[in-house]
Amino acid sequence: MTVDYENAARELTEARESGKPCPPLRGRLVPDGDIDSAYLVQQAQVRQWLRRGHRRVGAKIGLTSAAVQESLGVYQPDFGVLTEDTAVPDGGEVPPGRLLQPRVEAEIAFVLGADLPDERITTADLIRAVDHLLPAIEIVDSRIAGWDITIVDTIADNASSGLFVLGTTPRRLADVDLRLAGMVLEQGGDPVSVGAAAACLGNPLHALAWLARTLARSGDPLRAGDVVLSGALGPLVPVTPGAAYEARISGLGSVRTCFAKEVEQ
Ligand SMILES: O=C(O)C/C=C/C(=O)C(=O)O
Repeated sequence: MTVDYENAARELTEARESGKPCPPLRGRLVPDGDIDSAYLVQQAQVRQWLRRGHRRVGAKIGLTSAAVQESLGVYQPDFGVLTEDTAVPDGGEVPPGRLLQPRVEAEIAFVLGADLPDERITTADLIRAVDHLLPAIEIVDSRIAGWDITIVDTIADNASSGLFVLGTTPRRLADVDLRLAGMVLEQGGDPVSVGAAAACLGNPLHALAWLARTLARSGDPLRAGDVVLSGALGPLVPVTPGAAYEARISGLGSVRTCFAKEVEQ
């Protein structure tokens, strides 16, 4: 069976909105396992959201750390689109029923001060383009039942993007040792995920460079004002309903969120 990208996108949106996960899409993409086809499904979904009046505010990079790749059996980075309705204020509560099977992870957010239209970007170009950094919690979620995903399932499902929370104290890139920054993610005060920024492709700037080049090549480049989530700095943690999470990243400060008791797993 082949896949109609718009219908596959609608299936994922329906799962997102009904709270009922759908079966994996793999095996329905042509050719089987084709990453470009999976991004076409993702783009069809994003078009549906934009038609409904949502606003693109940036992008997330995923699958950048060995711990996450290992846990999902997926071994290359991917990306998804962030829209304004998926932003949660620092310290804010995720309302019940908003997500299907949430997991939390700590990340670094890059906020860009310049467009990045050229795929031949250098590290110096990238450093100039980053306006500031923020600590972030990404709440990933899969619309695919049981997180039974391959790379094409997660790409089609907007890289399993759910919600994101940004800290509120901006830091300059020059003031942070991006490779060595340590991270601890706590649940109710207990560490549940620890890591370092180097876990993200060796340096989160490498992840940003990968995305900048990939999107420049696609003709839909990163732009000034975009928020880019780097990818996880440590293992993903399944959400416990009613729990509070705080991520602290050295040099970047902290960011927190909590979940209503009734969140369904
Ligand atoms: O891509 C997935 O399905 C899971 C999400 C992973 C990340 O967002 C990440 O590795 O940072």
